[in-house]
Amino acid sequence: MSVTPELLQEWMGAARWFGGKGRDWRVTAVSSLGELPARSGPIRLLVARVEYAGGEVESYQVPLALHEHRVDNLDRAFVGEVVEDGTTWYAYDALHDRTATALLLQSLRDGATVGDVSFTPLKGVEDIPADVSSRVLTGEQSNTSLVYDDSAILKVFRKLAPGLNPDIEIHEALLSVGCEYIAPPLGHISGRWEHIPGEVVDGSLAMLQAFLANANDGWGLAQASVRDLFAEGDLHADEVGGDFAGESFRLGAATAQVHADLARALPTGTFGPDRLGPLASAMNARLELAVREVPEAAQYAPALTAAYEALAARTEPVPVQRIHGDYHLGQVMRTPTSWRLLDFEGEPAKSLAERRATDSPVRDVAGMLRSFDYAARHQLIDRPRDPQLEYRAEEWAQRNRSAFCDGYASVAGADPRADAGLLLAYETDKAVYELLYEARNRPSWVRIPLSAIERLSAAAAADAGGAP
Ligand SMILES: Nc1ncnc2c1ncn2[C@@H]1O[C@H](COP(=O)(O)OP(=O)(O)O)[C@@H](O)[C@H]1O
Ligand SMILES: O=P(O)(O)O[C@H]1O[C@H](CO)[C@@H](O[C@H]2O[C@H](CO)[C@@H](O)[C@H](O)[C@H]2O)[C@H](O)[C@H]1O
Repeated sequence: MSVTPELLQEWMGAARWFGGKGRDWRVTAVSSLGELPARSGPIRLLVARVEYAGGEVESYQVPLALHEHRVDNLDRAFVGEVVEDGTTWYAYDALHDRTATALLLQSLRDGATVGDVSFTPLKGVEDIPADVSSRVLTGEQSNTSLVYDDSAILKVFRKLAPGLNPDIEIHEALLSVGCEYIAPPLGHISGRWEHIPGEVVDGSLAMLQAFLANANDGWGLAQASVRDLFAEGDLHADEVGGDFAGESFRLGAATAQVHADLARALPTGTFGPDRLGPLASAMNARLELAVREVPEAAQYAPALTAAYEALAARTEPVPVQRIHGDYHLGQVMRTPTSWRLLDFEGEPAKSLAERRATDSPVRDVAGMLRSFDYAARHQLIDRPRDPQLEYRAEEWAQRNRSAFCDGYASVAGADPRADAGLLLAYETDKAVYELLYEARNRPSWVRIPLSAIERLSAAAAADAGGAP
């Protein structure tokens, strides 16, 4: 008996990275892509096939380390017992087993091929640390990241898709044009597995990149600034110690430079009426879905639909290129010298083809503008209403949104606010996405995107010349 679907089913159901919770699902097959030999026992590079009641299929990466004896300090990563040829093995999540994770890193340094798994270092293999131990980064949901000695980070994709992962594709493309505002990629792992019966596919399994030590994420930094502001409720955002506008300007400039680098490295184009129509329809479909899930939003829908119709009717083409796709303050880190952009995987719910498609860079600008709004308002969620703090929050959001756009314009040469209709449509689409995200994941946060939708619908109505 080797690793069975039943064994994985129970363990995966409790794993934080498993996306199918709450649905009717079953593990129906386990494929072994290869095996790394360790003294303690084999490391199996496995993929589990998950089938849902409606017939949908997903593949999940579940490398296991088999040990002949129970390992006390791996207890929390225990998956179950596996009996093979009369031997009982104790199976653990290999990503928590330091012997296994050291072997993954060594295989990357070696550029090894193990069964159906290829380990590809980028040039400069000396940048890949050797003989270092790893720790699992906590707090993540969809992937599992391993930090090696604070010098490299291996992002192991759990839910796999056939094809090249956009995080790998974009990082390597940006490296090729010398982009400074990323954590440099160091290599990747790819594999071949049977995704559905009879269909063997190739796809990305993991990405190794430099770890940004001594860096802070943008969300944490922005929160600190807002906390300072709220502590001094009678001072303006530019008068308190933690003013963030300089950082927002620099972040805008870094974002514009990354967009310029992406346009140099990967395909670009324009959306004419034939593409703007479907884009506006997709935005409107998301709005309709959100209204079904959050009926309170229905009152704002007519004005927002009108804004999407204006996008569809536009005759001037919209420049498009590869973008980040899920851009917010949690996706950027400030090192002692500059901002760096992380996680180019795109919007998690979209298909791989959609996430690799070209789009307007205004989608990213809109994402970050929404994030400034979140940063300003989220500390007010659990407090009794305080008009003074609400006023300050609005002021902080405006100041930083504006500084970000100024910084963007200083590099791009064009101000994203200049095309107000386009920015409004993308910002609305992001706020609608957030409304769904919050309704499903953090219902107490719904107020943040909902109040943005109210403001955006008033702006849309004013643009259309009607009453808000
Ligand atoms: N290169 C890096 N250096 C330092 N920390 C990183 C790096 N990459 C990711 N992180 C940390 O891990 C978190 C999650 O990374 P991310 O790429 O967004 O993964 P996920 O797609 O699973 O959310 C980031 O918010 C950041 O705190
Ligand atoms: O998991 P990801 O980082 O890919 O992104 C998803 O989760 C984000 C929440 O962590 C969500 O972002 C929203 O909340 C942020 C604050 O927690 C805020 O800064 C963002 O502006 C807001 O969109 C993101 O939308 C979602 O895709």
